Amino acid sequence: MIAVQEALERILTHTHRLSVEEQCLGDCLYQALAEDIIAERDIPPVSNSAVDGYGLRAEDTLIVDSSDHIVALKVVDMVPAGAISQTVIEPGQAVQIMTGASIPQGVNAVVMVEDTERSADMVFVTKRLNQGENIRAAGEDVRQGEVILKEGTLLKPACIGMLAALGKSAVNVVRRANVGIVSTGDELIELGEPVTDGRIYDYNAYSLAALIRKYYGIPVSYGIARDDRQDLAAKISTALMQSDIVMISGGVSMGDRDYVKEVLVELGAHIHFWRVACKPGRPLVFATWNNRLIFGLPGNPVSVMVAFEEFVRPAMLKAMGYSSLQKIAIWAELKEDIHKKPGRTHFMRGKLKRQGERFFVSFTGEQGSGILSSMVRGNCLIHVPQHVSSLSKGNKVLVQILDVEEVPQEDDQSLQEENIKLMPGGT
Ligand SMILES: Nc1nc2c(c(=O)[nH]1)N[C@H]1C(S)=C(S)[C@@H](COP(=O)(O)OP(=O)(O)OC[C@H]3O[C@@H](n4cnc5c(N)ncnc54)[C@H](O)[C@@H]3O)O[C@H]1N2
Ligand code: MOO
Repeated sequence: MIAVQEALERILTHTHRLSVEEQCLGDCLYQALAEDIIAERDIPPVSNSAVDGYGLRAEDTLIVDSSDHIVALKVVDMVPAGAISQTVIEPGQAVQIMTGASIPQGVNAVVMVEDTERSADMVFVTKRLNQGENIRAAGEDVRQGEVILKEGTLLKPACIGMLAALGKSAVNVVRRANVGIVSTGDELIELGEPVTDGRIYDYNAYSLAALIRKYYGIPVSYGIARDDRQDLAAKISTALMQSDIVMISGGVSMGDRDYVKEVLVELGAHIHFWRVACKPGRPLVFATWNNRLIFGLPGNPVSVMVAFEEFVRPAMLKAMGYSSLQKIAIWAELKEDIHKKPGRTHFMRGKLKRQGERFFVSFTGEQGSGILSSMVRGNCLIHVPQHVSSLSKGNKVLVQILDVEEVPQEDDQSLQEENIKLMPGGT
């Protein structure tokens, strides 16, 4: 049996980056960029107004001060966004201008419409302006020639917006991993089939497919292999021909019908390890075949999910060109004691909460590997190190956040005050 860290290192040693594809902008969210993106133009391309108002010469407003002085300027043009005005303003003149419209020659500041009064072709300015006020300079966001996105960057929404701003409709990215799922077991039935005695639905295939999608891979289910060597070999071979990563759920433990390891060897796969010192997830097989990664995941519904998060997810992300492979982990205070046998790292299902400036974590109840509701109720995995046998309430533990959106923020005085301010009638 090997330690969690060693298992992960062996997996990542055998994980190589997938090939590059050209992907259109609408479909490359969270893919890793496979080229440097150099800006071919300035953004914004021309100096433009940040507000709706009047473009003028700041020096014309010098006489506006706290005593009731206002300045009257003659409006000589109107510039909507998208138009380039040919007007050159002279002292005592202004142009009406919209947000985003290009700045005409002679204008060096824009007064907001709220600080003016209009009468026929005259505008009365009630505010003194500084040079450059409310003007967005050409290239203030991006300069032509600048490397704006580096190879390896993950294309988060802001990057997609930036590529569109630069006029890129498609980019070179590392392709997403095709991940095949093979379920095993005579007790399994497909959704929709009648439940006869002792049968259960193949629900691992669904939680695994959802996890693959969550981390931007492409899941393909190859159905249920019966506890039969030929059926298992046929389904795994098909999955191997069509996938970058193959996950087999179940059939990896000590039972007479746990054939996964034998079948993998018969198919010519190289087995790198079987059994990791963790709970859940101990009977985990990792193998490779022609650069394909194969994970034989323990069949219990919690074990498959935890083993995916800890071992498959980092490999899948590395293959897809990600450089940051670890899940976000934070230190939290235990709300109850923990007792365990030393020897295995435990990943316990927990509920993380923020209270003011502190994070607290409690268990989600019964921790058996078959109790999927412990994952449903939880939002994190509590990492209890291999050699630790007990921890007390109040001790700090490392917690991997599974679902950030599900971490409640309670009793937070500052947020509550903020909410009160935002309520109509609030102070
Ligand atoms: N003698 C030993 N027995 C077991 C050991 C051990 O070390 N020695 N390890 C236990 C642990 S820990 C786990 S985890 C399981 C893993 O066993 P397998 O990977 O062989 O999985 P199965 O026996 O096929 O199934 C286990 C359990 O999970 C249910 N299952 C399987 N596939 C699905 C699916 N697609 N959807 C829903 N549920 C599924 C299955 O019905 C079983 O209840 O072995 C222990 N035994
Ligand atoms: O190690 Mo098993 O994966 O606990 O249920």
